[in-house]
Amino acid sequence: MDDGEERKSPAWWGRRAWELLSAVRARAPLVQCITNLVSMDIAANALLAAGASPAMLHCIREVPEFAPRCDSVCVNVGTLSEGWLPSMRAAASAGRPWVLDPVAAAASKFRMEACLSLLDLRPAVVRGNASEILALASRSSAAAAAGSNFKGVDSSHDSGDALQAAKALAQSTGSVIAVSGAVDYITDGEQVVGASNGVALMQKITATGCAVTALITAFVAVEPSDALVAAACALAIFGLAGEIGMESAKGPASLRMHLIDALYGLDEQTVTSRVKISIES
Ligand SMILES: Nc1ncnc2c1ncn2[C@@H]1O[C@H](COP(=O)(O)OP(=O)(O)OP(=O)(O)O)[C@@H](O)[C@H]1O
Ligand SMILES: Cc1ncsc1CCO
Ligand SMILES: [Mg+2]
Repeated sequence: MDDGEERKSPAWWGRRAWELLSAVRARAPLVQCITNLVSMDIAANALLAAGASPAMLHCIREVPEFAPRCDSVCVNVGTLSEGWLPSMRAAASAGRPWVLDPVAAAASKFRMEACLSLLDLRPAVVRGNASEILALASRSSAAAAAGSNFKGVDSSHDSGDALQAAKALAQSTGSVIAVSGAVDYITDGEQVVGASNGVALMQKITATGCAVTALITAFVAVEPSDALVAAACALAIFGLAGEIGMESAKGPASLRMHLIDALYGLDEQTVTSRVKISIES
């Protein structure tokens, strides 16, 4: 595909999003997730609805054997424990493309240090909300944030507030950084792409962020050589499923159900006409 000027057009992004979703459906990549206990169900269901094959296992006795056989690996520190950290490090070191979700990175010194040590293992993509990306970029935990409006796993910032931090973090780590929010920003430290699909009510369903990180992991499995494109397309596709789900939803619980149904039912016409991705800089 032409990677030059045409890449800037919204139509190019719509076609790319459809190609990658189609590739996930055709290839059903095996995605290992070491993810938090809250998110296991929605992340596995989002992966299945998109056509991927999830495996939510985390025992250190089996990760070194299993992770190398997966197409990609998702590591999410939401319900971090001392016992899980070696499994996360082993999965991230398995030689597969992998994605990090630094949930509540600033919650404690232990969690921040865990996230920074995982960052050293070069994730293809880091997807967090604005507060998480700001905390990671400044390497500061709750102690430094004391007195700030720290909200644990939820964001106290808009995605745009973290854009410069995301660029700096991408430059210092070599990973693609994705900041979710009303507009999702995705950057490799130079280029910035904005994906503006989605509805605000998605924030009222726990672990939608974790689910979209798992979806990014599936997209990275089928497009490992362009993590920026994979992440932008996954975020837009997930947001689009939220928009379609919202047409039938009465609140967060039914949105969760309709979002998963919409993800499962997405067709070419809907994806190519409704995905909203643009180059910001
Ligand atoms: N104001 C908004 N308008 C539209 N979509 C949004 C908005 N805020 C978040 N989203 C979408 O909701 C999803 C979850 O993003 P969010 O930033 O809430 O993640 P998160 O805080 O990490 O969530 P969690 O920790 O519960 O998994 C993403 O797909 C994002 O694009
Ligand atoms: C609520 C919650 N607490 C730890 S992880 C998680 C899921 C959203 O990130
Ligand atoms: Mg999160």
